[in-house]
Amino acid sequence: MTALTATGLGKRYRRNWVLEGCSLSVPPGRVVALVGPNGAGKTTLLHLVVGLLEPDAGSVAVLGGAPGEADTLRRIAFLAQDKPLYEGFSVADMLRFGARMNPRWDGELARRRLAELGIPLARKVGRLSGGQQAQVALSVALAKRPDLLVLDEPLANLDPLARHDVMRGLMTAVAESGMTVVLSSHVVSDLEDTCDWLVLLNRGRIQVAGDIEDLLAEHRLLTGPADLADGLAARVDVVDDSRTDRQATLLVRTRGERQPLDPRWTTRGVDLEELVLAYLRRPDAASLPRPALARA
Ligand SMILES: Nc1ncnc2c1ncn2[C@@H]1O[C@H](COP(=O)(O)OP(=O)(O)OP(=O)(O)O)[C@@H](O)[C@H]1O
Repeated sequence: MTALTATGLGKRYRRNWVLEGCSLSVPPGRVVALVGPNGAGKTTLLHLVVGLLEPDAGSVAVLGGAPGEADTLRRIAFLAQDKPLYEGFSVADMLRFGARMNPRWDGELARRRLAELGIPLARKVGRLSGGQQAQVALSVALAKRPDLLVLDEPLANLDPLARHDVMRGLMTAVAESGMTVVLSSHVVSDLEDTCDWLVLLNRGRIQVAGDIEDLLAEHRLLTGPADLADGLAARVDVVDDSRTDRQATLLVRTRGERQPLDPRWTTRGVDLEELVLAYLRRPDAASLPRPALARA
């Protein structure tokens, strides 16, 4: 069973399709980075996943069921972009509220986390720092003991230290529970150490989806004389291509095969940020596991 499956998923507002033909399949236990520029459709996709929106085309299945079903909803925790906290509540009030709303509630987990972080239960949420508020929201989401945790920009507006702390807390929880996590972010470098699955959304379409280790292994950055670039580009899949008069730099997808290269090319691996930026610069390039499905 997959944790998340979308098939030809689409959403429109009036006549404007903001998501189209999105197909993906995420195995359970993965930590998914949902990445894309402003307006790409990340929030829309997450809202479809958690049942806040209905698709206008295709379908989505979550934990084997439909997103809006009561049984599925009990197993999902969603942290919206605008942190769903009540500023006039104390932290303890938030926990009491969570306990009332959630049958699988683990208050002890939330209290232990907050104590470790030094966040006082008696403090009003509105008087906590942005980083502390993010930690309270995450603690509430984790205390729900979800099988799928969906976080929309959990790191927005946090300083680098708070971002690091939130991600570390999240990773500890993932290691302890084995849940599936989907989180959207603009800051790819925050995700590199923690996420193991990438979904790159661009202009409402999924451009790249798959296991990050596999994706990194099959992409290379080649640098060499500009006059050799056209010949090489005819033989390999070029994702991104930048040239000066004398030098060409090509980010290519190798698909596993090892073709002999002219020794004047130097080659190296890419990191996640380079890979994401290369695809974003070329919206027509795609790296999808099953092209037939992706076109559905
Ligand atoms: N309720 C709505 N009515 C009309 N258009 C909408 C609505 N919600 C979103 N959109 C449009 O859908 C597109 C995708 O928006 P969405 O918020 O899903 O993108 P995003 O990738 O999350 O962006 P960001 O990174 O800026 O949060 C945008 O063009 C947005 O203007």
